[in-house]
Amino acid sequence: MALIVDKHRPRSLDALTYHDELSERLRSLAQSGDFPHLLFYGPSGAGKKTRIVATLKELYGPGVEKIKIDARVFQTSSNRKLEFNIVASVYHLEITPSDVGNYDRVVIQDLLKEVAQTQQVDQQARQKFKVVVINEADHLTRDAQAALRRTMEKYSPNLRLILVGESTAGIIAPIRSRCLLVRVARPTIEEVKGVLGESCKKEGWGVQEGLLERVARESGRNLRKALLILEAVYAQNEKVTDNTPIPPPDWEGLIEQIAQEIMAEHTPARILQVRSKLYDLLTHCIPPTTILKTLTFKLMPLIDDALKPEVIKWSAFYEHRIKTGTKVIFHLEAFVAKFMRILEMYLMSMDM
Ligand SMILES: Nc1ncnc2c1ncn2[C@@H]1O[C@H](COP(=O)(O)OP(=O)(O)OP(=O)(O)O)[C@@H](O)[C@H]1O
Repeated sequence: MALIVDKHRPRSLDALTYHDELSERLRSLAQSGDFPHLLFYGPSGAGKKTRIVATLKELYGPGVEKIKIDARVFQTSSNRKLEFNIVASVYHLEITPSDVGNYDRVVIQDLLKEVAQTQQVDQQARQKFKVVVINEADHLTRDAQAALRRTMEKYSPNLRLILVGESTAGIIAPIRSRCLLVRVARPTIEEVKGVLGESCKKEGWGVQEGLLERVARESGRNLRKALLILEAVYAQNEKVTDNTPIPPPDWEGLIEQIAQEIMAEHTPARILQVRSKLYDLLTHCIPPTTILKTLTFKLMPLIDDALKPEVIKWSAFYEHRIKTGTKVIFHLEAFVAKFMRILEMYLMSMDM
C-alpha cells in the first residue's frame, strides 16, 4: 500500500502547490532551450525533490517517470570495488555520491565522464543533454567537488547538473557560480495545512482544521513529516476528531516502549528483548547518545525521585563510554542492566 507522501506527490509543475513564482520560473527555464545547471537548496521536506522531478517532466515528458535502479561497480585506484546504486530513466540519472563516503570522487569522475560522452539513446528526445541529479551535494568531499568543477568546464553540451542540498555553504564557489541557485524555502503553516487538507479530501477523511493545524506545527513545516504524521493519526485511530492526539515520531515511540518494558520486568531475558529494539534504532541511524538521552528522559517520570540522581549519573557515565568506545550497543545494554539493578536494589530496600 502506497503512503500518501508518495501517492499524493504532485507530478508536474502545474500540480505543484505553493511557491507559485518558483514553479513558473522553472517552467520558463525548461522551455527556454537554454537550460542551465541548477543548485536546489533548502531544508528537508520543503519539496526540492518533487520540484526537480516536475521540472524534468517539463523537460522530457512522462518518460522521466519510468525509472529503474542500476547497481554499478566502480573501481578505486587501490583496486577496491565500490558498489553504487544509480536511479535512472532514459533521460536522466540520480546519484547520491555520499553513499560511498570518501570515494565520492571516483563516482563523480567516472560516471559523469561516461554520461557526457554518450548521446541520448532516444533519438526523439526533446533535449540533447542528459540531466544528472546529485543528491547531498553539500556533503561532497573537496576532491569530488574539484572533479565536478572540471566536468562542468569540460562537458557542458551533453550534460546538465542538478545539485541538491540543504544549504549552499558546503559547496565551493566555482561550482556555485556555474549554477543557477534555486532556493526552496519551507512552506508556511498555512501552506502545509493546505497540502494536508487536499490529502484528507483525496482519502475521504474529512477536514479537521484543528488537527491539521497541530500536525503542521508539530512537523516543523517539513511536508514529508507532516504527511507521515497525518497518515499515522488515521492509521491508529478509528475515529479522528480535532482533538485526537498526534503520535510521537516513530523512534521516540519505540524508546517509550523500551522504557515501559524495562520498568515492567528486570530479567536477563528482558535485557535481550530490549537489546534487539535498541539495535533496531541504531540501524535506523538514530545517534546512540540520542537514544541514551531519550531513554533516560522517558524513564524519569516512571521512577521515584530518590532514584533520579543515581540514574542520571549512570546515564552520563555510559554516554561518555559511548563517545569514547566502539561497541555502542554494548554500552547501551550496560546502561539498561545498570538501571534494572538500581531499581531492584531500591525495591528490595522498600520491602525491608
Ligand atoms: N508543492 C507541493 N505540493 C504538495 N505536496 C508537496 C509539494 N512538494 C512536496 N510535496 C510533498 O512533500 C513530500 C516531501 O517533498 P520532497 O521529497 O520533495 O522534499 P525534499 O525537500 O526533497 O526533502 P529531502 O531534502 O528531505 O529529500 C513529498 O513526498 C510530497 O508528497
